Amino acid sequence: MDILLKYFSDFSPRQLQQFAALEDLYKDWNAKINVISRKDIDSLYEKHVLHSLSIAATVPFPDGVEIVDIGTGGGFPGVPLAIFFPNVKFHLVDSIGKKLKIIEAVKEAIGLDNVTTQHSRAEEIKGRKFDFAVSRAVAPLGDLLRWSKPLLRKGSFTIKEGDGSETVFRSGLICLKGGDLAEEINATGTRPRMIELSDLFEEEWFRDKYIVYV
Ligand SMILES: C[S@@+](CC[C@H](N)C(=O)[O-])C[C@H]1O[C@@H](n2cnc3c(N)ncnc32)[C@H](O)[C@@H]1O
Repeated sequence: MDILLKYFSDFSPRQLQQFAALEDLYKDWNAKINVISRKDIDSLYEKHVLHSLSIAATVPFPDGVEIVDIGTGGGFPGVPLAIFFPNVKFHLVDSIGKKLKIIEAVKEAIGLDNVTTQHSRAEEIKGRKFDFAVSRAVAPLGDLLRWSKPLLRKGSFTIKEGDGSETVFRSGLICLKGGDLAEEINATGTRPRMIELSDLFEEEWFRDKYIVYV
């Protein structure tokens, strides 16, 4: 939990409680339904929660936007982001229904009312549109782009920075990926915005990990 406070200082008491509750909830539920490797569960806050929040450190989602998390598994990055952005709606989708049970239990336990879940393959979701898609460790970028395209409405929003400059964020796919991505990205013919997580977080584990924003 300390590692979150090292990088984020503005949590409300409610957010602090919600983040703190994740450790016991995930440890208990992971023993019943394995969603996090045994090796990684002790680094929940670094490898799962902070990793998910790298998206929050990069894209300040405005209130009211809707986000789909493709292949959310036990709720990453969707659950930490939903705690971070209480006024943003998150729809967490996975093709394996039992994994979503953990999310429903976490949601109930910490009162995460901006989260919905759906048991479906991403490419089979019909009649829903979102402002952004997020995803971690699910599929090659080409597949994620294909699956997310029909789910995304077109749009953009502008954030005024402290120094008066403005940054425009276009609706799109934001995914967490690692390793050598050149071939995977070239195959899509896109030129994503790449954010190196080692520029955000000093821990060794974040080396060679990126946010890919298309
Ligand atoms: C390696 S896990 C990652 C889970 C989570 N995003 C995380 O980082 O902890 C990949 C997940 O993607 C899901 N998945 C794979 N293909 C999918 C698809 N086409 N639609 C929805 N979920 C999918 C799998 O069921 C699995 O839960």
